[in-house]
Amino acid sequence: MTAASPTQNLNVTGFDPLISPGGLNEALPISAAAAATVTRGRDDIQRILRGDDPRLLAVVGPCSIHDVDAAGEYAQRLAALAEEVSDRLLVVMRVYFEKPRTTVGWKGLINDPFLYSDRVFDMNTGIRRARELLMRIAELGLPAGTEFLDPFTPQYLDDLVSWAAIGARTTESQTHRQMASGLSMPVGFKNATTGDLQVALDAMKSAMAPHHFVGIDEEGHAAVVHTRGNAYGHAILRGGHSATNYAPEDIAAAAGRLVAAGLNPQLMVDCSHANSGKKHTAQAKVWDSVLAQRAAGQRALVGVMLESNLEPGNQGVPTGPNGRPDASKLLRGVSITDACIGFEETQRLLRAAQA
Ligand SMILES: O=C[C@H](O)[C@H](O)COP(=O)(O)O
Ligand SMILES: C=C(OP(=O)(O)O)C(=O)O
Repeated sequence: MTAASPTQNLNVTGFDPLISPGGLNEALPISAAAAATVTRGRDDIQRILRGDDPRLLAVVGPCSIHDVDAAGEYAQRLAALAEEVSDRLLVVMRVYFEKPRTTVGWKGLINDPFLYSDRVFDMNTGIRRARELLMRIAELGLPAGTEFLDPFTPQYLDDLVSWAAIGARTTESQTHRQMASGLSMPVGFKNATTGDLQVALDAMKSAMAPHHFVGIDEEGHAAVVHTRGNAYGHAILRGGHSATNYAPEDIAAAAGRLVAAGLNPQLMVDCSHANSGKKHTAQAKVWDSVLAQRAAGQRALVGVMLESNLEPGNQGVPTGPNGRPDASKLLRGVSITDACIGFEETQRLLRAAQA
């Protein structure tokens, strides 16, 4: 690698070419059926956020996608379940390809689709697999939601996504608020890992405004991006280091803070993460509380999130005979990041939601 200047890139070890957003979209153009699902999903979510649709938005799916075949099977089962409960829930599949790590770890399918094998960090394959899977899910008629972490990723996937999240570790980041201001779908902002909700409120205000920032265009060229602002930001309560934040008094306090800040009091509760102490077996308690609060008339609660997979729990990546992590020994349908509830429990919880 030739450095442009002797004082530049001293800690960069290389650059590899990445397909452009336009190149990927041309290879995998959105189908009419997929576009219809995305548009309907976004419209339905916007209606829920405006209070024009009484259903509860339920973002349900794996903590992370590492096996697209298992994710496709999950999507098929979830699509049937979504149809069954569609009079009371709008089910959106959680399809997370980018993982924000507390320190280091596997950063998701886009970053490293071959899971520590010799073929590491093949992001051209990762982004293609992500787009293929989103297309497959949309063609089932099931809307998808994802966390956008790398600010360039939306250019590759945004057209196939109906709902987006900005995570607890990035809600305070100006880069992510700017990105959210240009996203084509409603965006949920998590409270901080400390439990601080103010960062989500600030993010909603920031993302509502137009921004001008450095990004990439369709051709993958560096560009100045100009955005309109996103009117459909909302807060996600995921608990914090020392406390959960889904109890009736937490919801009332959060809704009050949104109103005081001049924002619409719409809240989603994340049943996982700090609200469950990362124990998948504790997600049902949070889910039940959300349903009970809605039944008691708490209409600020418009959304809920579950981390769910084909099978319950999670697993580490086993080590092969050469001492390296060996993804071929993974159990199918089990999370390799946070523990998830299994599909049977998912069915039971979703079916328990009242109209
Ligand atoms: O949802 C996933 C994790 O909670 C998040 O990526 C942080 O994970 P980590 O603390 O294991 O890095
Ligand atoms: C990383 C996630 O959550 P949080 O940002 O709340 O930690 C997630 O939902 O995958």
